[in-house]
Amino acid sequence: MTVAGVMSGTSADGIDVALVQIRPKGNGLKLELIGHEAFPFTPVLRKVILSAMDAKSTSTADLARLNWRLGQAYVEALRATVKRHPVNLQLIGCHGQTIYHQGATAMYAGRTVACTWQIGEPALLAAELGVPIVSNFRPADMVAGGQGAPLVPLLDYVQFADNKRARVLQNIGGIGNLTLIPPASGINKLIAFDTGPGNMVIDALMQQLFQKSYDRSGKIASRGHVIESVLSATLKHPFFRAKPPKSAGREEFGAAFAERLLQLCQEFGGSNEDAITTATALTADSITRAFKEFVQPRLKSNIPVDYIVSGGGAKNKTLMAMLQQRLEPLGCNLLESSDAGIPVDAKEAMAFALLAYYTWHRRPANVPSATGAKRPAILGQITHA
Ligand SMILES: Nc1ncnc2c1ncn2[C@@H]1O[C@H](COP(=O)(O)OP(=O)(O)OP(=O)(O)O)[C@@H](O)[C@H]1O
Ligand SMILES: CC(=O)N[C@H]1[C@@H]2OC[C@@H](O2)[C@@H](O)[C@@H]1O[C@H](C)C(=O)O
Repeated sequence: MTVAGVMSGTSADGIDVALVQIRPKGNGLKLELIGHEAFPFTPVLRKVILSAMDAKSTSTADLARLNWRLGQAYVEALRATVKRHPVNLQLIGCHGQTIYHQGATAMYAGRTVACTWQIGEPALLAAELGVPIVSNFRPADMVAGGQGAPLVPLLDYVQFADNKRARVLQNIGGIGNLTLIPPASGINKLIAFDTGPGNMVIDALMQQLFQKSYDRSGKIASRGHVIESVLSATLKHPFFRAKPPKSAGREEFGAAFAERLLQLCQEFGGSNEDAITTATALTADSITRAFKEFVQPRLKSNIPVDYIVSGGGAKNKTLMAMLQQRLEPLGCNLLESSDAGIPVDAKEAMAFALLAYYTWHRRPANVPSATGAKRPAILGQITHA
């Protein structure tokens, strides 16, 4: 079956599309990536997405309009992808744009609720592309008692499980998240959770201090110094010590968090470059801490660990060097997912093609040990063309 996966993540940088051929093979599946393309959001669309993610500054009318506008953007991205890689598309899995995510329950209007919301009108995609759409993947996992995230672990397991080596799949998008697959283990032994900010804080500070949407190759970060006292103060955020399963978003590491980090840097007399270097070190340190506290204790000593990085953060050379410096002494072999056959930009989009395939075949696709769900769940809703 030829399936397209469409992802637009918490960085709000744009849309990734992956075209994947999925075939049954033995007891499992074989995935072949036919092509993948990235489509940056226009500055005006990025601006309204970011403001919609900031619950305090948005209106219901804006959200309704954005739902439609994103649907149009996904249609254009899919059309352009299929034009470049002509295929007979049979199914689309579209993650949508997360506007709000609260993975843990809290009191609201006299009851406890957890909630998540991804938008991008699927009816538009189905009508324009003439193919069934699977969307709204996260709620079914939450209803089953999970956090609704992360969902990529299914792909991680299908593609990267190994008999001899432990594999850690670290994605660095807006948020960082990891999946641990111990050697020769079933999918129920896998753990996965968000590690904290990925590029989100770096991006926010780059916009404010350098009027750029991100730190290309980590150039600015390579020019500054880490302000250790600010780093240790920001690492005190309760998210980092919370035990998995856990998920995060702009609610934890958005504009207010970046503002606080900048203020601390300025109080210390740091330069603008130092603020970017310190935010980059925060991502590297929070990933390392997550590995030490929640991953390493689950592994037998002397087991070789491949630490495989994907997402836009893999292109930040300063961040990758910081990770190498911290993770190698802990016995990790740092790689990029491209070294293992999956381009760093394509992994999450491929995952949503696979998740859609599962839903189409009425198969549960959440990984309860990753999301904290009490049971497997068939994810998402299908909109027919
Ligand atoms: N060449 C590059 N150099 C440095 N950083 C880069 C580069 N290209 C992309 N990035 C960073 O990667 C980010 C986008 O990453 P990605 O597309 O993986 O995130 P996402 O899918 O939006 O997020 P999430 O996985 O959290 O949902 C950009 O916002 C930028 O910070
Ligand atoms: C609610 C939400 O959109 N979460 C995203 C986000 O971006 C990264 C991290 O936080 C991860 O938990 C998740 O996305 C990936 C695709 C996942 O579900 O695995």
